[in-house]
Amino acid sequence: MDRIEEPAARGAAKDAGKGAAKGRSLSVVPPAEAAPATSPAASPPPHHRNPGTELKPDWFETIQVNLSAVERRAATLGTRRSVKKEYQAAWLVKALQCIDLTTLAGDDTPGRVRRLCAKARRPLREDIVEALGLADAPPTVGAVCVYPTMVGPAVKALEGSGIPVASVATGFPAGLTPLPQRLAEIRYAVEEGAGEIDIVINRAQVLTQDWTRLYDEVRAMREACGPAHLKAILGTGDLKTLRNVYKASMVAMMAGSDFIKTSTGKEDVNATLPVSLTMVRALRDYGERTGETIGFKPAGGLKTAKDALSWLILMKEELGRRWLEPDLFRIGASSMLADIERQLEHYATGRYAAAAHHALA
Ligand SMILES: O=C[C@H](O)COP(=O)(O)O
Repeated sequence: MDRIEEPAARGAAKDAGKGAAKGRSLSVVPPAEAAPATSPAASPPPHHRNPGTELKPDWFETIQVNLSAVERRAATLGTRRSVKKEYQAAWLVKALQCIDLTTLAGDDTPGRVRRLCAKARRPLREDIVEALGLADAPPTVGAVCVYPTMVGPAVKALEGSGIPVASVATGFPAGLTPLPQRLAEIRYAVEEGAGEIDIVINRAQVLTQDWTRLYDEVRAMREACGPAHLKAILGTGDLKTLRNVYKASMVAMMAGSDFIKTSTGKEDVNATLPVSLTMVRALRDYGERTGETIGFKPAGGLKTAKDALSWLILMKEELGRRWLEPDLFRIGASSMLADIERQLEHYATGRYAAAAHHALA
């Protein structure tokens, strides 16, 4: 495609808020198409790696992005849809299963990482899990995301849980250290046991439209990842235009990224719906050309259950139900889980506990 326009309403999520039960049913397993399945057992196996393609500038060079159409579409996503009651609970459990529970702070310690991992294993209080009818298969988060030197403690703390450890790498967050060091950092994190590597691209290469260098670097990073999945952080707040966001998304996927991710959480502007819409359209276009399914990860500044619902609706509307599973969708967040837990507690008990009663995260 060479233009991003507002599509005709697809109605894919129209079903989301309909027919919610009047009485409080505490099972959050809703009718088939109404909301995402919530049992971890329902998650499909991890999708195969994206082999990438050669660099094909003709797939993106003439792209035009209609900014007002993108903004209009993004604005209506949150308003046209309302997800109520037990459907909302099911969507929130799904969001929780897609969270990359993150700590990326200068004062991270192994102790903090271990506490985060305990929360990743049991993100919801036991009484809430029981009230939701999920005691047989309590949900866990999608992954724990940390700095490379914290991978070791995280891997140890998550042993036997099946929860992967994701490591940022390549001079996060700026990505401006020399390439050999960036590649060595990836190899270090993989050796420590990271199953997923969140690399940052060099934004200067986008701003100077140096697609060959960007492609070659991400290719080399993918090589360095070995079996670990590669998520490419575009740092979209630095990229100036949505056309650049589209182009950088395409080059990252051509170079073999398994996921494209919006932001580091450290830019002035992080995940937004218009940027995310542009990226998922690129992802869809890439899929139509190659048959590959690529994952998407919005990250940075996402804090509320409402944010989670907005992005789940975006995925379902634009890409379909398949992109509501953690192998193709993650939310990178250091402080969203507490609000999701709070909303689920309210659903289950009819009241809110004080925020201090929920573990931070
Ligand atoms: O990759 C994840 C982000 O760094 C998280 O950003 P956040 O701290 O704003 O949630």
